[in-house]
Amino acid sequence: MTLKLSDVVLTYPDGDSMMTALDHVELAVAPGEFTAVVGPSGSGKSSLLAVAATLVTPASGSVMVAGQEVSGASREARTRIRREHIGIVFQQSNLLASLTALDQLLVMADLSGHSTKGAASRARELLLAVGLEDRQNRRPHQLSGGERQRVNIARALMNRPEVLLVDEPTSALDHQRGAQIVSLLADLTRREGLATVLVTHDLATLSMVDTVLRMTDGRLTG
Ligand SMILES: Nc1ncnc2c1ncn2[C@@H]1O[C@H](COP(=O)(O)OP(=O)(O)OP(=O)(O)O)[C@@H](O)[C@H]1O
Repeated sequence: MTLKLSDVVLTYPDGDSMMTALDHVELAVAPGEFTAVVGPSGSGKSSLLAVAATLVTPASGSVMVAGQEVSGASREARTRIRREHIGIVFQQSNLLASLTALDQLLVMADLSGHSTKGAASRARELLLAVGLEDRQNRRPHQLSGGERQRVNIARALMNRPEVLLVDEPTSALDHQRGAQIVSLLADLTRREGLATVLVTHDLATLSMVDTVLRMTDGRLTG
C-alpha cells in the first residue's frame, strides 16, 4: 500500500472538552487506485486529507506514506516525506498570478531543490497530459477555471509523487468541466501509478473511481 492509515484518531479542542474529528480511521490506497471520500460537511474529510498529507499529526494511530512511518517523525522528516512523495491539490487554485502555466510547474522543481535538468521536459509532458500544451505561456487570468485547476493538478505531479491528495477540485466548476477534471484524475492515477484520494461532493462523478468511502462523524466506512 502506498498510503496506509491504521486506527487513526484525531481530536480538536472544543470548549472545555475535545471533539473527535477522525474516529479510528482505516484507509489503504494501492498504487494506481483512485479512491473517493464523500460525506456531509463537517464529517472529517478535510481532516483526513490533512493527516494523510502529514500536515496534521493525529492523537494516535499510524500513517504510512510510500513505506515510511510518519507518526513520530520529526517536523523536518515529515516535510521531506511530503515534498518527495505527496502531491496536493486544494479546492481553490492557488497559482501565482505573475507566472505562466509552464513556470508554475518549474517553480516546484526549484523549491524541491532538484536540479532543473529534466524539469522542463517533465513540465511539458504534464501540460500535454492535462491538455494544456497550447496554454503553457498563459498566466492564470488568461486561463479558464477548469484550465487553472488542470495547471494545479499538473503542478502537484511535478516531483513525481506516489500519493495524490485532492480536496474538492470541482466545487468552482460546472458539472461538465467538473466531470472532465475527475476523468483526468482517473487517467493520471492509472498512468502515473498514483495512490489518489479525492474528497468530493459531486456524486455524479463517482462512477469514475475505483473505491468509494463514506465519512460520517469522523468514521470512514466502505
Ligand atoms: N483546526 C480545527 N480546530 C478545531 N476544530 C476543527 C478544526 N478543523 C476542523 N475542525 C472540526 O472538525 C470537524 C471535521 O471538520 P472537517 O473540515 O475535517 O470536515 P469536512 O468533512 O472536510 O467538512 P467540509 O465538507 O465542510 O469541508 C468539524 O466539526 C470541524 O468543525
